Amino acid sequence: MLVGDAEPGGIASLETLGWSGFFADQVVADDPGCVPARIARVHRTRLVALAQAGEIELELPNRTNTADYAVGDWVTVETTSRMLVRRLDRKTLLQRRTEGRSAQQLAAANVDTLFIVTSCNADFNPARLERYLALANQGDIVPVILLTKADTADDAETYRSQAMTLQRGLDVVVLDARSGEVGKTLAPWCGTGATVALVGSSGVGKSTLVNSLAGLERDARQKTGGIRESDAKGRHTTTARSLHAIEGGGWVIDTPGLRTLHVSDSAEGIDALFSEITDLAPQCRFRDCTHDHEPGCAVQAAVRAGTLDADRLARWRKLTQENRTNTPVMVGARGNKSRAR
Ligand SMILES: Nc1nc2c(ncn2[C@@H]2O[C@H](COP(=O)(O)OP(=O)(O)OP(=O)(O)O)[C@@H](O)[C@H]2O)c(=O)[nH]1
Ligand SMILES: [Zn+2]
Repeated sequence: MLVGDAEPGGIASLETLGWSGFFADQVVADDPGCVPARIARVHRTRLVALAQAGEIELELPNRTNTADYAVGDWVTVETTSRMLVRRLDRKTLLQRRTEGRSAQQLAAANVDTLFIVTSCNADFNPARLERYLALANQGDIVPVILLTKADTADDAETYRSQAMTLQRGLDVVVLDARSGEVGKTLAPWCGTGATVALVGSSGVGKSTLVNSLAGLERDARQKTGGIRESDAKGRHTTTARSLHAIEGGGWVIDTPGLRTLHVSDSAEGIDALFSEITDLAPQCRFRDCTHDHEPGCAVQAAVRAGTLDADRLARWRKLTQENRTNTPVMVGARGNKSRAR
């Protein structure tokens, strides 16, 4: 079967897969005989993509480093050979820094909305949510906070109002991740072609949400969600699917890398997140005011006046410092300048 041929079980249109003018503009003068495909799984030595015709395993040119590709990437593929030709520029990119290494690990590409998942219980932690918000802002991705386990909490609304103070205009959704209503509740962010990703601590309900969105029962997911593969040494491993179709439209990306994101290179994202502090800074006497001990500090004045929460200022300081120590030198703002091939 040629990659370009439609087949039953294929995808209705490229738009359904998330294709848009942003990507189409990049292939206007592209070589004939190529079709676009979207990366669905990244392995150490293999890439699996979804083309309009269905799932394909890509042939890779010599010296391809699969770590340069992220789930959600758009690539062009030569139809007859299934050879990967090139990657298209990314609309958005989420990357993670691996502990003790300076290189970034790509977690997901071309995500429109980041669902930041926490539950209405002790997991709720403003500082951690702010880290995820900074990452989303930095990557030009719309953040939405999902508060799960509303069914087990008497004070779900208290959590909602707390979450809403974390960033201006932030959408916060309170829900039971196991409910049949999840698809309907999250439909505004999951239209045809939309791509969402989930982040959050262990046990907050990410897998449950993916199952609910993809319309899979737990048993069905265990049957279809894990794929047995042999690695280079012939060992059998079960690899989780990473790009799931959402019932009713859209795609949800769920990769192990996304589950352990750290903040780095998020200075602009942090500014957007703490806009009430950023907005006051020009009124400080010193241009490089750290809002700590300086005289004439408008931010400290707001804390004294009770219009700015002192804890929030402390979290801003911690996150800003952490970002400064973590930020590596070479990262593209929109993800197109990352490591050269
Ligand atoms: N009552 C209730 N239970 C939930 C809800 N969301 C998740 N759970 C339960 O919480 C447990 C953990 O949910 P998971 O979906 O596995 O959590 P996860 O975020 O995927 O966890 P990791 O795989 O460790 O990252 C499961 O037993 C779920 O059934 C919810 O909204 N309400
Ligand atoms: Zn100041």
